[in-house]
Amino acid sequence: MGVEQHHLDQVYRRLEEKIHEAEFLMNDAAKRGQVGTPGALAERDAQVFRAGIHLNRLNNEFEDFLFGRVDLLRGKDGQKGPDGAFTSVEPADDAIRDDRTAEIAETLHIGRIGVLDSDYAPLVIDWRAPAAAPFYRSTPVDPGRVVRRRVIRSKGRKVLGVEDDLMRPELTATLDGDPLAVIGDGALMAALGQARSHTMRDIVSSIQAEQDLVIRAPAASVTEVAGGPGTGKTAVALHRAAYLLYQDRRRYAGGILIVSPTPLLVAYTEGVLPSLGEEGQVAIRAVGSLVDGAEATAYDEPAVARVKGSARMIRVLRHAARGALEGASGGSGGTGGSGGRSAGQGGRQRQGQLRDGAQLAFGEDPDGPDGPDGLGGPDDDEPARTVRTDRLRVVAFGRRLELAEPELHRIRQTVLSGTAPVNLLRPRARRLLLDALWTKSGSAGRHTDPELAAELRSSFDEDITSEDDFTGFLDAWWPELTPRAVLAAMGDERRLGRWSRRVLNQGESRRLARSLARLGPDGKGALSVHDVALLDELEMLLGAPPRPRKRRELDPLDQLTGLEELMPTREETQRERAERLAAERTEYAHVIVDEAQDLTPMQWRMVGRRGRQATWTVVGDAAQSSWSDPDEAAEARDEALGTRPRRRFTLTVNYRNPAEIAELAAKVLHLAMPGMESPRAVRSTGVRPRFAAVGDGDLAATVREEARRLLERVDGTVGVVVAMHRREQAARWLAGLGDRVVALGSLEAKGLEYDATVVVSPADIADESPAGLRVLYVALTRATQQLTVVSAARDEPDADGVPDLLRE
Ligand SMILES: Nc1ncnc2c1ncn2[C@@H]1O[C@H](COP(=O)(O)OP(=O)(O)OP(=O)(O)O)[C@@H](O)[C@H]1O
Repeated sequence: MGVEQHHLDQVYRRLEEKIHEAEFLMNDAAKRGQVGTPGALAERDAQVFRAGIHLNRLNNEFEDFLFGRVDLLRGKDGQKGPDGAFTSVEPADDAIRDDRTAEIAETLHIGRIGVLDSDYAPLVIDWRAPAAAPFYRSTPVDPGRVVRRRVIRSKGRKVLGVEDDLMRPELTATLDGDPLAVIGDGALMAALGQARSHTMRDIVSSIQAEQDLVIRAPAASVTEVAGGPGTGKTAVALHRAAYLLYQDRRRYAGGILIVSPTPLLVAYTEGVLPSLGEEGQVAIRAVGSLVDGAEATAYDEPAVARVKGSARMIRVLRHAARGALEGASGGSGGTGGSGGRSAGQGGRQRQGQLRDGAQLAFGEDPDGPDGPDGLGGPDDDEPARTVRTDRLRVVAFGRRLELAEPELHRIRQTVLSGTAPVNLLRPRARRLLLDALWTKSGSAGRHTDPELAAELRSSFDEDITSEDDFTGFLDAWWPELTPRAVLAAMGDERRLGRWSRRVLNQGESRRLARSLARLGPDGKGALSVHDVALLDELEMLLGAPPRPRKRRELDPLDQLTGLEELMPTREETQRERAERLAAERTEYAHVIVDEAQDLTPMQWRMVGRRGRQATWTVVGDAAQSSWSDPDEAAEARDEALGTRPRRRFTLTVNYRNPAEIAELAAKVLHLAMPGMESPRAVRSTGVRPRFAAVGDGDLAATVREEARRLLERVDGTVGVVVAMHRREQAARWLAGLGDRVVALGSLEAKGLEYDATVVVSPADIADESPAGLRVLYVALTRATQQLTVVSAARDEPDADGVPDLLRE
């Protein structure tokens, strides 16, 4: 341990030097009134420079800046890589003597960021560098040059302990003439046994070989990762983001998007990348927050979610996007909107009474014209006034002209027969209105000279378009539609019935309308997670007004002009940065989808739009899918990922659940996906799952008592997983038990883990949706130590309290 302490001291001394250097550089640049240029620092110096910058944070927030070491035999060749380490993976033929003794030729320390000493010799190798790969890849079966692999536990500047694994136990190796010591009994098990908190830890010191292959897979095209619960898919996805940035920072300056199923999982995983020394360029977003300005957390009931997620919605939305204008046509009043901007007029909000009595306000945007969703909106506060849209009356050249409803209808149909987004068709509609009025005016034949005729026509147009009656009519008759407004319009059962004819059945259409009616007539109500994908689709169908272009995010290492931003004076939080990046970007260079099995076809389309030019990493487990139609989702997924070549990996080891819990969960897997294999659990605790059965009346008291019991038995967190409809109830049951325990709806438990869990009424969870058994499988695989299953009457528990679903 003393050896490692000595090394760590050296590392910190070097980092301090680099901080001083960085400060000097900054001051110097400021003094000379100029700043650095791209490439002013050599790449490797820049790395050390960055290490200096991050030192304080890593030091304060994360326990182990330096976490690993490998002792290596001499390699086949004598070449050194850019990180200063020898490149050969295999030992030289004579590295091992006949009597099975060997000398350690090279020792490398691995850490979160690379640090070079003043001679450019590696003091710490970045965990993502090629030279660090043997630390992760080496196994006793295939050890390569590694003799001893050491995990170092340190806190700040202090080494707390070390754990060694011998990769070549048959060798007697010496280091500088002394025998190689072996300390501790395995770092992985120590890591897995630790209590869980409400945030995920990185696994950088114990990445396993099969995981390392995924993390370091070439970025090209699509990397698909399958694996059961607890195999480290989420962890691997996050480490892969950090790895890709390390590999090709310039390329990924285009941004990496990580799509997560729930805000809870976003919050749970948010700290991992900073702990790996990466803060920028990566946006972790919940699938309900992918459209700017939307922060959807509400869940639809399963029957509604099935409709909203289905690819059939594409057709319904197409009809709605065009049909929404019909609310504005005919009748004695129109549905006014904020349009007019494309016609060069200031937007003016108008409201009108629809013929069927429904009141609607299109074009309204809760955030104003430049609000976060950027979809346009009113830009003045003029009081609403009613405009008739069943006829157009204007005065031109001193004559009164009128277009009646049938003519207006015909013009609208002609314009809508084009394929362009509805909002972008407005200028064409305007032109056709003017043509029709021109014809009506009888002025067309007045001049035979084409030049004079054109002049006349142009002054006619000018005459009309400067009239309030005309612009007002156009705004009301062809308002600029916003996605929210159209979605809200779909809350009208009669209208939605028309738009969904021959696509949805009557029951589906009615349920959908009722759900969307909650958005209210102005569309400002709370969105559900599934609504967000519909908004995104509508944005495409309607055509958004062009957004102001924002400056592209600069990579600090490419552009040292922003040196002061690097200094740890005011650190932007991960969330702030993600939000800023998100506001500036709609497409990314790499997209990582976590829990990919849960994306609905509509969500795949939304995610696909954000990565049209991207490379992808897609991780998931079909057995945990809460989507009811896997074939339909697979089709949408293929469309999003395109024809890019795919590289597939499978993770096989369950690091989360002890064997006792994994065994129980496997019974449900067998029912949900017959023939599918469970991942192999690496450890066992000797504690079997506990069963408690109650009558429905006693459920609250029993769940509370079981949660309390588990809180006494574990140091970390306890999760109580219930069917979605019991979420709020369950939170009340647990009131006063403290913040180590949380209540979760089954769909919210996705990806999370707790020291112990209480799963309440398996049958209730399984019966909640067509994918219920798979959702139950997710619920049963959240605990790292202990599991209690509470059964109610509908679970038909046996004498031992074991519910029907979990018996042999
Ligand atoms: N190599 C490793 N070393 C230490 N811990 C690990 C390792 N791999 C995974 N783990 C731990 O195992 C747990 C499960 O990992 P993770 O959540 O990434 O799995 P998952 O495959 O995404 O699971 P699920 O599909 O259930 O969401 C986490 O606590 C993670 O830190």
